[in-house]
Amino acid sequence: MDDVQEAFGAQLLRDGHLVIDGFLPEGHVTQLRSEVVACHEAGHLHVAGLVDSSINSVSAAKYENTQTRGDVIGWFDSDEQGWPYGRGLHNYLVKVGTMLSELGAHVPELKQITSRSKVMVACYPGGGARYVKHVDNDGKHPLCRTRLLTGLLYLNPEWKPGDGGELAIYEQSDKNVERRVVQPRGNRLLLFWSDWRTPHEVRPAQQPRYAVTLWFLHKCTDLRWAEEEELPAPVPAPASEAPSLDAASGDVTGTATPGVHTCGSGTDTTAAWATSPVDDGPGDSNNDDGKSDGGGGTVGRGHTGAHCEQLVQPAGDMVRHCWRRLEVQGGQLNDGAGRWELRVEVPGERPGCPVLEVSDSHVSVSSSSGAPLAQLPLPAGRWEASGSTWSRKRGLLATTFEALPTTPASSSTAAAPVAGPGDAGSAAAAAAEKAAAAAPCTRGRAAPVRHGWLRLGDAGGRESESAWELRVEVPGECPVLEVSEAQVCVASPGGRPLLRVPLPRGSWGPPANKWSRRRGLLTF
Ligand SMILES: O=C(O)CCC(=O)C(=O)O
Ligand SMILES: [Fe+2]
Repeated sequence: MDDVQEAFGAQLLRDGHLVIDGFLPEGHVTQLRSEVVACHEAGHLHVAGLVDSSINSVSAAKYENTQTRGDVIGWFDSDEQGWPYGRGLHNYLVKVGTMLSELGAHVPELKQITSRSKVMVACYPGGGARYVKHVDNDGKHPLCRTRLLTGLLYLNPEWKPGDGGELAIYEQSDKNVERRVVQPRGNRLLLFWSDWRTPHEVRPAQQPRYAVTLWFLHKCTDLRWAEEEELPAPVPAPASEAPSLDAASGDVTGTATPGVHTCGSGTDTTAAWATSPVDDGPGDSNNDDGKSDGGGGTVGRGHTGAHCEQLVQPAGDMVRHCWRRLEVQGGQLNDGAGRWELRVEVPGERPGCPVLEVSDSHVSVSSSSGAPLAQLPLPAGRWEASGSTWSRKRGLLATTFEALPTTPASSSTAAAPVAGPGDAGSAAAAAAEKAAAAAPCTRGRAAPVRHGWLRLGDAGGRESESAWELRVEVPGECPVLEVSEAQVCVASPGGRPLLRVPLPRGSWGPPANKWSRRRGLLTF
């Protein structure tokens, strides 16, 4: 059995897609098809809409364009209320979920999956209904950008050539070159990466064509966006520069505020966290297991027809974090080595207090049910966690880190978080900070320049300590990057400084960059 999984995994790794015929036992697939047909006949599938970069609200996505996509769809939960047609759908979800978790042993990227979308049931009614070339996750739309893997089960036992409705996959490097054409035969499972790796289209269907579609989602645990809303606090590690996830809280001192439960404190805080009483709220655990019905939050409700509406998790499905430098002594910011606050925002309604584990180089964040949520690098130097507060209402854990005395060499590195090449001294750091304060972009609220670090897997499948991708989102024209030893400077094409991102300590290989007008991509 493991050999079979290994072969499937190898196929997905090699081709970026995987076709498995006869996925369900015969009786199960017949049952599921009759449930889907019953759902259609009951009038619960509707003309589909699109969410793309030109649409920025779910309601706007209700527009219908049957030239672009001609299917009728519905979004469903698999429980008896959400899907009253039988248990076939539930059984399929269990099977595909199990298969994916087993496949994760061979395809490390699949380990990023933390939940899935609702089920999209689709019928292309024939008469040439199609879906033009697209990717399911273009990296831009917040409703779709957590899609990692698309899973389709085709339910057309009578399908024959001439019926049309084939799914054509194109080369990622050239969307005009066909890579594979998949016939939508009954009981065929198709998996493919949802992002730019898999441009695809549904060719005109001449006969009714049924499929059940799922998107397996990741939480972007390593992708940290930093809104440049205020003067950034320089962070000497690949961590965001945003001052706050929740600017309204104003709570930067690390002391408890009304509604905030202390989650771990005392001198041996590492140990205190590891064993700290966890304030579990109802509904905490299910969102972490990758098999729960993802989505279903309030945001998308009532907007049937939007392609991605159900993907909005109750509190957004990103585990966001930011580092914030705390004020010390008379309101002065000290240099980068002082006190920092790490804020981690855990999605989900009334989530349980996350658990932190602090090592020399990382903070690992797990949900109260033990699911890993994020691994955040600590700035260079030695750090001790000195207090922590947990707001269950906001799903926000704020932890203060204090710099411990270091050797002169490492302390100078830690103290020069934004210095340019060779600028390790505090005067240079102060000058750099002054320059940052003067840069108009760092204050601009109108057009925030966002950036995030994404940790990449390495060839051996283990998460790499050294391969990071920096993503910079700049409104307007393609920005210019300048990489020095210590930082990446992002400027507008006219040379206006937009953002300075400190590089982690160490030496970084020459960046391989890919730019698009809307998305900057720089890989180290
Ligand atoms: O049904 C299919 O084969 C694919 C449909 C599709 O591409 C989509 O819904 O995004
Ligand atoms: Fe698609």
